[in-house]
Amino acid sequence: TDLQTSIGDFQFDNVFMNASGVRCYTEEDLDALAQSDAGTFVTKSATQAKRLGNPSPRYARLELGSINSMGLPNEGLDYYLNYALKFQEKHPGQWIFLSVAGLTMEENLAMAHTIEDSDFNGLVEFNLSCPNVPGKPQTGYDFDRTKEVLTNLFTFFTKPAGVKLPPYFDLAQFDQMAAILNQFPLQFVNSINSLGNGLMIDPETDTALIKPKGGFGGIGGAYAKPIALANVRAFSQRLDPKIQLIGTGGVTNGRDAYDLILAGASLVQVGTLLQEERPAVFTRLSRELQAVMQTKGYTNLSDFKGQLKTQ
Ligand SMILES: C=Cc1c(C(=O)O)[nH]c(=O)[nH]c1=O
Repeated sequence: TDLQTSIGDFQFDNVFMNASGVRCYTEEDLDALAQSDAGTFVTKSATQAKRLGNPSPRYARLELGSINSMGLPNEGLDYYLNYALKFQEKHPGQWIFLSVAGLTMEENLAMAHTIEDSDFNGLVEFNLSCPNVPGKPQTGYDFDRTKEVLTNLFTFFTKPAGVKLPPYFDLAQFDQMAAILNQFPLQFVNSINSLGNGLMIDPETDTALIKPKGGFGGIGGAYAKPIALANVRAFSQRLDPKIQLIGTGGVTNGRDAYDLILAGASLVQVGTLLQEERPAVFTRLSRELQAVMQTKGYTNLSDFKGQLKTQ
């Protein structure tokens, strides 16, 4: 069975990749992803300047996932762009993703210009859903702002691009967001980012588990699976077929990945599980997904992608 997939003209020999923000901060992190069985990888969402992020403890493992309020720590766009340019020289034909998360419209557009003017030949993920920068609402929950950012972006940006969205919980929101996204030449939509502003408590001390924002942080892992499936499915049903889906959220085994693909995902990103199991997890997930496919008699992803049945 074959796990190869594609986004537009970009071919990948494996459907799995990391979720931005997980084991993708440094060159060593990124090299480890490149050497794993993942089909590609994405860099930590970048701002123009390096950021230290929020005070620790800012990540905690939970019984069924994780909570994080990292606060967008990253080495700055130039660090990741330089890594990408070196990588594509050494690995022609392998396509990677740069993630960008400007704190203002101007910063997003400035970073987009930098990338547009570069020789980067991969795909760009504009993160509209960082839930952990104190005082900054998630762009993805402001439909007018989303439309404004994308309108300004696509007046000049010609490289392959997509957006990372927060989870939505209302069918009218899926309708509204899809109607906006369908107006732009997007290669992909990545659903979902962490479930924003959750809270978990240390039973010993009755204290919030993480320090930033009084303990509020994005929730990932198994908690996120039903929301991720619904968001991928809803956008798959509403978006122009030219806009492909990347499915993120709740992948703990091959069956979870299979379900995201059934819902319409062309690539599957792994966050919390990768944080806890390291890049070798992609070998296990690939094997497990192939086993599920074999039991169904499928030999490649197109045999079942988007084929979710309803009653
Ligand atoms: C880019 C910031 C993000 C962060 C973060 O750096 O706090 N955490 C997430 O779960 N999702 C994000 O998009």
